[in-house]
Amino acid sequence: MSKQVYYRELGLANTREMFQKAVSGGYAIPAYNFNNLEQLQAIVAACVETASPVIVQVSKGARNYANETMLRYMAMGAVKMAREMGSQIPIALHLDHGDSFELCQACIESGFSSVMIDGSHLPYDDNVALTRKVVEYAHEHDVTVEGELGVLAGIEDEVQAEHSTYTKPEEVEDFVAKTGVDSLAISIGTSHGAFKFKVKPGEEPPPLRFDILYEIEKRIPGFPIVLHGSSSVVPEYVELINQYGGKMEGAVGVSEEQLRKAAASSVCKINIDSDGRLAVTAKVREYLAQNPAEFDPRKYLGAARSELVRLIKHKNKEVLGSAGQA
Ligand SMILES: O=C(CO)COP(=O)(O)O
Ligand SMILES: O=C[C@H](O)COP(=O)(O)O
Ligand SMILES: [Zn+2]
Ligand SMILES: [Zn+2]
Repeated sequence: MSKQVYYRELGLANTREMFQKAVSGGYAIPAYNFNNLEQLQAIVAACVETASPVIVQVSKGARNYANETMLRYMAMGAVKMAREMGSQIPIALHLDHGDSFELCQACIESGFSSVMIDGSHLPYDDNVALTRKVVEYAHEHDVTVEGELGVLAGIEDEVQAEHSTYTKPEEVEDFVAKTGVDSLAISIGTSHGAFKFKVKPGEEPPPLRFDILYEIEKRIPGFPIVLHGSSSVVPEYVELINQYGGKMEGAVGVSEEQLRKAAASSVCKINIDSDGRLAVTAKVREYLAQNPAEFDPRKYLGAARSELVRLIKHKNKEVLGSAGQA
């Protein structure tokens, strides 16, 4: 059946078992993006301390920034670090927003245990065909695949209501059956980045479209659902950034309450990148403002890394519910 399973040599796990447990347990697996050493150290330390399964994910941007070979060996190092800490938490290495069969294939052959093929911008039948092709190849190597239906809206797209970008519940059964994907990313109002909603000062952002999520759940009961764009855009970080010379007025994200509600449903993977970026920027700005003579990067990056550990522990324990589940 299986051809070579490359990721086993790196000590990684695919997402199949993680998702089964998360869906039945009413929690979500955190998927944290990483581009550098300090981020990955913080993810491992925090997930080991909270005994949380974890997905570490790499975007195309991360591959360009850090070098794909370097990232792969960093992930292997992350597994070794966790084991040396005496922890057996499952760690998956996932390609975030893969945009071609060739990229997914290259990642599978270089040790990724999970890939996303994001055909959500394509016409439906093309999305099905591309996703199906990736699934066939990935499953030969016991790699799990995330597909996507519906387009994550930017704040500007949201206002042009002629064609809704939300996932159409009536398409999900057909998509899952035809492609054989292991999980499905959907669009219910989240978006990437630090400016997710346009709100006036003091106003709450609009709630996510739980009606669409529950309709999808009804059609594919127990099937693992993924939420992208799920940073809370932690207000304390935005305030620190603005206090120390930054300019991020109006930055706003998805509330923790909404994420808790999502994690309790069949949403079993929650993607968080921006909150980590904000934590690092806030702490580096603060550190350098308070220590103007310091020039050792270990000092300000160390401060940033400590904050990342705190943030990730908080997410695992208080928001996603993945703490203690490994
Ligand atoms: O979806 C994401 C990565 O794929 C990250 O979303 P955020 O920008 O909300 O952190
Ligand atoms: O979905 C996007 C992720 O946050 C990765 O972003 P990036 O492409 O800037 O690395
Ligand atoms: Zn997408
Ligand atoms: Zn995303």
